[in-house]
Amino acid sequence: MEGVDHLAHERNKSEFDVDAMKIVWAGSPHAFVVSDRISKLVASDPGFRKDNRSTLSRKELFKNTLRKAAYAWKTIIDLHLSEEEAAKLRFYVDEPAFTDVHWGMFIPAIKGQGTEEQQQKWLPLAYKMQIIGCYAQTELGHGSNVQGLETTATFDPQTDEFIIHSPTLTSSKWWPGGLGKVATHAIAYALLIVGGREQGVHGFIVQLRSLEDHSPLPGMTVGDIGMKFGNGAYNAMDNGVLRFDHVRIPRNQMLMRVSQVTCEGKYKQSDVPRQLVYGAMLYVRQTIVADASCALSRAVCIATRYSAVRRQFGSQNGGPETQVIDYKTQQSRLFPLLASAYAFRFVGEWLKWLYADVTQRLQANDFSTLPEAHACTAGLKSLTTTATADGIEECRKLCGGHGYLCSSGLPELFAVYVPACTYEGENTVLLLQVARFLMKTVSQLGSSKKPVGTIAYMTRVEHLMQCRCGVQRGFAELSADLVEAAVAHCQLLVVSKFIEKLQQEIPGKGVKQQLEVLCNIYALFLLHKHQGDFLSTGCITPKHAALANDELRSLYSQVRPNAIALVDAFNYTDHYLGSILGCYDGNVYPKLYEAAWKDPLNESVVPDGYHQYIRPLLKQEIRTARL
Ligand SMILES: CC/C=C\C/C=C\C/C=C\C/C=C\CCC(=O)SCCNC(=O)CCNC(=O)[C@H](O)C(C)(C)COP(=O)(O)OP(=O)(O)OC[C@H]1O[C@@H](n2cnc3c(N)ncnc32)[C@H](O)[C@@H]1OP(=O)(O)O
Ligand SMILES: Cc1cc2nc3c(=O)[nH]c(=O)nc-3n(C[C@H](O)[C@H](O)[C@H](O)COP(=O)(O)OP(=O)(O)OC[C@H]3O[C@@H](n4cnc5c(N)ncnc54)[C@H](O)[C@@H]3O)c2cc1C
Repeated sequence: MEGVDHLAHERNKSEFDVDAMKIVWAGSPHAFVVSDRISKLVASDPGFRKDNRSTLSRKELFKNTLRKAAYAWKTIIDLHLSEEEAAKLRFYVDEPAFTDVHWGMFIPAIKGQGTEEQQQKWLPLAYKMQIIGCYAQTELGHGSNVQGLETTATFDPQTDEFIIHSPTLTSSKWWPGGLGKVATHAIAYALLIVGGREQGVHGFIVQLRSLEDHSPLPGMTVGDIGMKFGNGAYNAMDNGVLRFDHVRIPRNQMLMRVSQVTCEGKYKQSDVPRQLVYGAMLYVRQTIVADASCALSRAVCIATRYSAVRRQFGSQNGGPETQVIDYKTQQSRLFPLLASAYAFRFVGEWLKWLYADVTQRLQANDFSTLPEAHACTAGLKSLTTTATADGIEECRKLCGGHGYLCSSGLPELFAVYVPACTYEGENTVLLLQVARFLMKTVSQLGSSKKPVGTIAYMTRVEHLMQCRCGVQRGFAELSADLVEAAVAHCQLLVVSKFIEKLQQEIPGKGVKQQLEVLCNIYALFLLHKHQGDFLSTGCITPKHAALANDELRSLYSQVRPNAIALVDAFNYTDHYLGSILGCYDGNVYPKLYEAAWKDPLNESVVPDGYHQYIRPLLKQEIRTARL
């Protein structure tokens, strides 16, 4: 029945203060208040409705996304929302759109690679959305290999301009979100050519469309690249294709914080690492780690609540069947994902601090922690997105057949999420960057430069020093193994940041105890999953492995009575979850049944096509081919 909490008996089992855990998950009391208020504002506004998305054509979906983006912007202006509240509103609207790239990449790129003057000119326009930006780096022929990009930016000293050109088909910009139909401007990455010399890839602000009638400017061929994976909401994003035909832009539209071109045509590399050109990717990768904890927690919330509702087998003397959450197999698949959601939340908090710290240091021209920041953002982005994509699929499977319904929310969550393993750096390519960082650290062992920070533990691998010779040859040959070492390094990072979180003051009855259980599940699950490596390297004995397995089962039993409360702590509205299986009151079956009849296919009892195709079949009116 409506209004009845079918999960009340589960919530009554909780052994900790859920409201206190909500604040831990949100990050602070202030963050909780903002998040709670904005999520409820979005959920209560029919203008942000999203339950009909799966029935829309791509053009209807896209137009509806434009409407929502404009409505969200009007809401932000009308309610005088702060930047923090506006970001939360875009998050809870939960629709991939050009605004993600405008706010998530275009603006950070100008802030990180633009001069003070360039920031003063372009950021006010972007913040007021008087221009809409995209991040046009990837091309048809190159995405991972940024230095392989083919778009050219040739300086013309006669006119003090750059000529932006797409010399080959493979140099066509391809994938940039927002580019296909909406963006008026791009940060376009191109190979800089000055005085006939190539100077590597740099960023340029290029206007794409008229601010009067939105028509593409002369020399621009631009459009959408077409439908993407599944029927999911990511088709609301106009990932685009763009070709430049000798487009001229003023010299002051090259982002010149890292390097400059003078009006005389002199190329000047300032004394900052050229990698600052990659700065926007560092920023986005750290936001993606926080997004992973959100996406995984959504899937785990749905699967946990449904696992408590679903009963299958196990009836004794006509009594109720067993809740599937009570099966050890269900717990061994679900609870490590619950622990991972919390683990990624805390490592994401730390990574946000690391990024802010390195940004502050860069402003003082202190580049000492940039390599570590790159390795951490690259590695954790790779680790958390792979685990989250796999985790969302596992949550679908944990929900049996109903997990495959769009009304479960899981197919769309998966379809929207999985490109995170590819965009902002393909996950294996990024792990190779971590491996390169680790091997560089090994090569420096024994020197005066001692490993510090997240690699301090490597002082204990001095014996690896002898493998210093032939590093380059070894690297390529052993890259598959080195990628595994990179994953292990990142897993150590996640566990150590979870442990550090537990060393903080954490208020609320039983809250720290629950987090300790989840931290132990996360760590022991990894030890169990990779026990082959731990055994083969002599790190543990078979007895240790058996003890870890026994302890895991015990820990699952400790989580079981708190599972529903632990996912309630995410404080997601039913609107944001978008899932009948994960609805707060657990009243699943009536909602599933009611939702079925809303499908357009059920608008008529006799389906379109019956009279044309089925009736002739049934009535043998179709001449059957001689068998
Ligand atoms: C719908 C979304 C919702 C929410 C998300 C919210 C916001 C985000 C919005 C949208 C997200 C959606 C789409 C994503 C958009 C994109 O995908 S943008 C394009 C992303 N593309 C990439 O990530 C390309 C990946 N490739 C690279 O980064 C580089 O090519 C490379 C690092 C792989 C290689 O670099 P190279 O310069 O060629 O060579 P290298 O020799 O390997 O490196 C030289 C040295 O530089 C160091 N380094 C490399 N990168 C960085 C960096 N970013 N920062 C600092 N340092 C870096 C490297 O470690 C080497 O150092 P050494 O000391 O070893 O020499
Ligand atoms: C949904 C979505 C949104 C996107 N949005 C944007 C955007 O807004 N702006 C933008 O500029 N780009 C965007 N991209 C593009 C994205 O950044 C690239 O697709 C991504 O960087 C991967 O590059 P690639 O496609 O060249 O992959 P590739 O590098 O071609 O990957 C193919 C395979 O080659 C392997 N590989 C590549 N190099 C090596 C190596 N050195 N060693 C070992 N293996 C290797 C990879 O591991 C992978 O298995 C988007 C992509 C998607 C899917």
